[in-house]
Amino acid sequence: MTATFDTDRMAAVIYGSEKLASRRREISAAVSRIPELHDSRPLPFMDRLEKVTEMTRKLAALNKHLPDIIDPNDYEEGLHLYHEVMGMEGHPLALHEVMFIPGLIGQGSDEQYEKWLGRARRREIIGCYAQTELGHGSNLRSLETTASYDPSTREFIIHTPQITALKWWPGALGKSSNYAIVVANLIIRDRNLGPHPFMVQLRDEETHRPLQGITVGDIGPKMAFNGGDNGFLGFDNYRIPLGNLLNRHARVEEDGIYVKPPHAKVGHSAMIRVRSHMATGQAWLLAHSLIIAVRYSAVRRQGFLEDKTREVKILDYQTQQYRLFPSIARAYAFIFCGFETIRLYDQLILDVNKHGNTSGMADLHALTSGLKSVVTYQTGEGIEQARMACGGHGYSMASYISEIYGVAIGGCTYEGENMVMLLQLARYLVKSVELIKNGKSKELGPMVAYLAEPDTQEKTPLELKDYVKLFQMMSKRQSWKATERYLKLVEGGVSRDVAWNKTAVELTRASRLHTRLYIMETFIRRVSSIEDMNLRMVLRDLVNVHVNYELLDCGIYLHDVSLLDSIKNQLYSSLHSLRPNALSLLDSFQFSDIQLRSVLGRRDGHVYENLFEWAKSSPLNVSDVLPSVDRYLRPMMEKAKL
Ligand SMILES: CC/C=C\C/C=C\C/C=C\C/C=C/C(=O)SCCNC(=O)CCNC(=O)[C@H](O)C(C)(C)COP(=O)(O)OP(=O)(O)OC[C@H]1O[C@@H](n2cnc3c(N)ncnc32)[C@H](O)[C@@H]1OP(=O)(O)O
Ligand SMILES: Cc1cc2nc3c(=O)[nH]c(=O)nc-3n(C[C@H](O)[C@H](O)[C@H](O)COP(=O)(O)OP(=O)(O)OC[C@H]3O[C@@H](n4cnc5c(N)ncnc54)[C@H](O)[C@@H]3O)c2cc1C
Repeated sequence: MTATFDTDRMAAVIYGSEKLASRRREISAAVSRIPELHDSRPLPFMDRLEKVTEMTRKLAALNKHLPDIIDPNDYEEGLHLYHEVMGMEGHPLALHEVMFIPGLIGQGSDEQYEKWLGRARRREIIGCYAQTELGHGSNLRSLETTASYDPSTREFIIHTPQITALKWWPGALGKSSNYAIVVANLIIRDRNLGPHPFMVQLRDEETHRPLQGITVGDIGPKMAFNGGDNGFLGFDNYRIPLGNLLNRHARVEEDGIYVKPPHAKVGHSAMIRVRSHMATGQAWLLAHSLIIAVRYSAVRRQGFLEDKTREVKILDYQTQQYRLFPSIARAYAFIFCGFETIRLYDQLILDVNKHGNTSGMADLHALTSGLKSVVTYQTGEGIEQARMACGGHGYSMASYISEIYGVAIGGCTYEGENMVMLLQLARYLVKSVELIKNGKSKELGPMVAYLAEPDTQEKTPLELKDYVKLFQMMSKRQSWKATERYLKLVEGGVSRDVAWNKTAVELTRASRLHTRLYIMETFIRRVSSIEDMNLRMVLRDLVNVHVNYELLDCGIYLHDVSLLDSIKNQLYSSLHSLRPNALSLLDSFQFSDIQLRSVLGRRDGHVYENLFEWAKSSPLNVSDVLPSVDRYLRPMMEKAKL
């Protein structure tokens, strides 16, 4: 089926500019011509040590070829080159670019930029972000690692008081990094001033051996990300200079006087940055899995519809479209949300670092807390549906979808576990409803203004804006219902903490609905701004699928049952009208076969030949008879014959 739009022009929408979309194609082409940048053999056939070694080999090769392929100062080009060559399973520099450098930028002073930022950018040193501990990850107030100031030597003494204080999980901490931004409780004259970021050297720059007073290693295999190490880290009264407190916002003078930051949470910028980028990163992972599933569904024939002479393509089944197309819509919607949150983060960092203006922090924290939670969960759902839609071959590592799932679903946990972050957004919603109840609607932020709007009446036929209004009212009602449930308990004498916990499920439901409304409105706003009519038409089809699916998926309650039927009919007809463009909407992401790493999703569509070649290359097929058969099975069978 011929698409109704130009996929290169759609790629420019996805990546934000024709220039970047074009450079991505050039970079992919360059990589395809350099074999040492390719996986030396299929990653699924490697054990953990082989995989970590392979990633390190490719990283060194990438560093060598990088100046010939991209502009080293162009972040977007670098990101694509890394995705193309390094893939998604982790590597020694994975957290260096994503958290260590952004953490330095967000927390380091200009002097500290001089000392470390250039070295980090030139990759003279490798860093990570070490905050989570064996005993605590969500509750930062209870982190146990200490950094006690010694004015006599003008040093901080970093210490791990007990096993639960061991840093545990940080990416690239165990074996790759020789530096870390360590989050530790700042202690001055026995006063605990809470978590602060410290620059800590972990390993000798020449030998890469751990320094005296440092215990560090890998935490072992994980569900995914096994191409990289995650680490544990312990300190035994490890001394660092006063100048290693990253002090753009909070300072300690030589005599121990503490200068507090302009906002209690300004030290959390590295987390906010990752959360601000996660909508984009997750959208790409979702799109990876969908390209594989939709390409395969356009090739795989199974069963009959009207024509009994030839089996039908499984992509023509309505159930296949229903399990895949709403996720295509979400992938685009998440991309557009990502543009927003990245722009908001970049603005916030400028406001805070240049002007000390922290006024945007609360809104962005609330937005990214909800967005990372909803996006990661829905991405996981979508990838699982994509896997299942491919039947048995989806379950094979040849599809690579289970690896994509394992990487993506980690996002439900890292950067703040989803439940915890939904409750952070709920604090913001409850405060907003209380403002309205206290007659202060004028103080509401733009993202919550709808909470003060009167209910609208249901009516048919409906235009798109009416559907959005229906969703908006559903979200508003949930925020009000959860808030009033919480306040009723408090007014009844229950403590705020207990009342909060007794309302938590309803509060998280309000956060999800509020976030899904934001995603829907952002999607519609971005599509409406697209000038190319062909692009806008097909994206409107996606919007129609999205809005109708969201209303049904969120269990919209309507007095008028015929209205519910009209929403369902709109959804099914949107799925049907999307069918001719589904594959091109995903091809527009322009992921190469090298980056997809999926035998099932290869562009050539020769699924069966490719699967057979891949299977034959499995290590188990090196010999016709496995040594274990000779050693155990054959004697067992011989014995049974006696
Ligand atoms: C490019 C990216 C793409 C792909 C990623 C690829 C690879 C990355 C792989 C892994 C990286 C993973 C890294 C990590 O996981 S790093 C560790 C992450 N850890 C967390 O996120 C911890 C989560 N917990 C917290 O953030 C805090 O404990 C929490 C905010 C939940 C609670 O803090 P606290 O108890 O101190 O505050 P509260 O009492 O709840 O709230 C007080 C008040 O402060 C406001 N607040 C809290 N945080 C912030 C913030 N960051 N910014 C602004 N405001 C904040 C909060 O809303 C309250 O306000 P109010 O209601 O007005 O009192
Ligand atoms: C792939 C991966 C990479 C990571 N990379 C890093 C890194 O680079 N640097 C780093 O510092 N950390 C990293 N982490 C750690 C990650 O940030 C933590 O796992 C995360 O913050 C959750 O903390 P936790 O694991 O201690 O779970 P806990 O905080 O113990 O939470 C466990 C469960 O308890 C419940 N819960 C906890 N608190 C609440 C609450 N207040 N209300 C309701 N329910 C609650 C939730 O269901 C939660 O899932 C990584 C983790 C993973 C999986």
